[in-house]
Amino acid sequence: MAYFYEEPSRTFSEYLLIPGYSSAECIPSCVSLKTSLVKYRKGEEPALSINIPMVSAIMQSVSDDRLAVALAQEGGLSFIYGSQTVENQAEMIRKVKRYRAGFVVSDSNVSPDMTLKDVLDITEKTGHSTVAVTENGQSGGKLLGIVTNKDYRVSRMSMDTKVKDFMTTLDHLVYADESTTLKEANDIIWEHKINCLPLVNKNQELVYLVFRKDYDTHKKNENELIDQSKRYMVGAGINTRDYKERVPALLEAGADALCIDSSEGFSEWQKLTIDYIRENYGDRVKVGAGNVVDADGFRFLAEAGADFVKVGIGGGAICITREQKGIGRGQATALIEVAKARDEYYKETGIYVPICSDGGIVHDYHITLALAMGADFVMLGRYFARFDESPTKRVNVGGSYMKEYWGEGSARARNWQRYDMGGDKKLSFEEGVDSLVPYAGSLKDNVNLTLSKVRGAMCNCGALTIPELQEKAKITLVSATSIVEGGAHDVTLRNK
Ligand SMILES: NC(=O)c1ccc[n+]([C@@H]2O[C@H](COP(=O)([O-])OP(=O)(O)OC[C@H]3O[C@@H](n4cnc5c(N)ncnc54)[C@H](O)[C@@H]3O)[C@@H](O)[C@H]2O)c1
Repeated sequence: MAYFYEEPSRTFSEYLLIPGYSSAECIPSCVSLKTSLVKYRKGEEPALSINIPMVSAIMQSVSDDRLAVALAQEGGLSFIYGSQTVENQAEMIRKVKRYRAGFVVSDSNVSPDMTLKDVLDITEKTGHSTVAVTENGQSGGKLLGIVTNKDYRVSRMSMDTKVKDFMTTLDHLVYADESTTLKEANDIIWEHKINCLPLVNKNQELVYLVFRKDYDTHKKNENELIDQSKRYMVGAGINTRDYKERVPALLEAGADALCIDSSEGFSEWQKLTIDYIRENYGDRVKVGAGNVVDADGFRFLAEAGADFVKVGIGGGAICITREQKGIGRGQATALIEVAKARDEYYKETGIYVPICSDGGIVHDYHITLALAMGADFVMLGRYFARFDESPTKRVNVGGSYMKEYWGEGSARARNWQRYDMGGDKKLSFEEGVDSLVPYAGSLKDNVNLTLSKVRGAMCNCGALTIPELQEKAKITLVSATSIVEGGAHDVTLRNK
């Protein structure tokens, strides 16, 4: 007979934290959010930690090299999506590793024969007002000029006007050699009263742009996540099929950690993948596995040698696995059970295996709850998809800016052809949707705001570290009416 759970599975919104005693030292600026990324033995330090408990989801619409850099600057880690060719994924890893703070690879480029309409379309899409004009319209092409909003007047000019007729040409531009340091670039910017300095190589091809406003930001990122060579750290998603080609290429490119990306991790495929990594690289290559939603799944992956275990099936905003296959579990319940299994495993073996709560985070406080319930860090998709740095298009819908966001189980993501579901492709079904999320600005501003709430709540619980929160947190279930009580109620909201 089938096994029946006695309690329903629950979501984060059904829980709240009860404050504990906070001493006078317990203030947000004293909170450390540093957390272990990979397993370690009792009494030892983990080989890899992250400075904030946030990683970005292994998704085409979330984690590319640009988002990875922005998140590493704040202390978190991105897992670059694996639903692309091995070469492309490895190149994204290389880009993060090569990244020099303050040196921007232009994402808004046109050729001289393109039009004002093209310029406006590009600035709308990227949100950047400086457009490089290169011979081939690509970022590494021969630099011919720059277009900014000072070069055109939309009300007076025809949309067909060619870029070459209104751009600021190279002979009127200040530019410098690619070897210029950030400090030197900044001095040139001030000396010439310009906003942007293009850096070119000896063939006059555009390599970087340096912006005046970026200098202060890049001088100091106290929390940034860097490796021993001071390069930003970056993770990569892998799958259980082509790992023999993908893993060596990603490691060669410089990936700091890997994570097997699957909706369902309690499977022999994951063990075979971890076995391959251990046989070929021993313990020095770190690999997370998942996703699981119960103690059995956790133990299987921990025993298979996973460095961390990812928890969550069907809780993602774009995920419809529960509707399509009837597989999944409320995220809070899944996490609570896996955290308990992790603690038991630690007691038994002396090995602490970090767990990552993946999916189901809707409000910032859900992050605090996930940590209090035993997660060491959380993986977020929708959250990061809303920011400037995510890879997707920003679109205007009815006067509001939105960003595209689609699931890895959607037809849109699967189109790159990793999927071989066996037999006729038409028979496969989708486990994710294609959607839009409200555009929310920069990653830095949002992450800082979110984490200030996490730190504040931790202080309310009398905790200055994540392990302390896990030990001290008092968590209560809430009734449906107390959820209503928790929002604004019995008032007429203004500015709505
Ligand atoms: N977390 C979630 O709730 C959730 C839900 C749906 C989809 N997703 C995402 O969608 C993407 C796809 O997930 P998925 O579970 O469909 O991918 P998957 O590749 O893990 O599994 C797809 C199918 O292929 C089979 N398979 C795996 N390795 C194989 C091998 N070597 N040979 C033969 N068959 C093999 C699996 O058993 C499964 O039936 C991932 O990015 C995943 O994270 C996540």
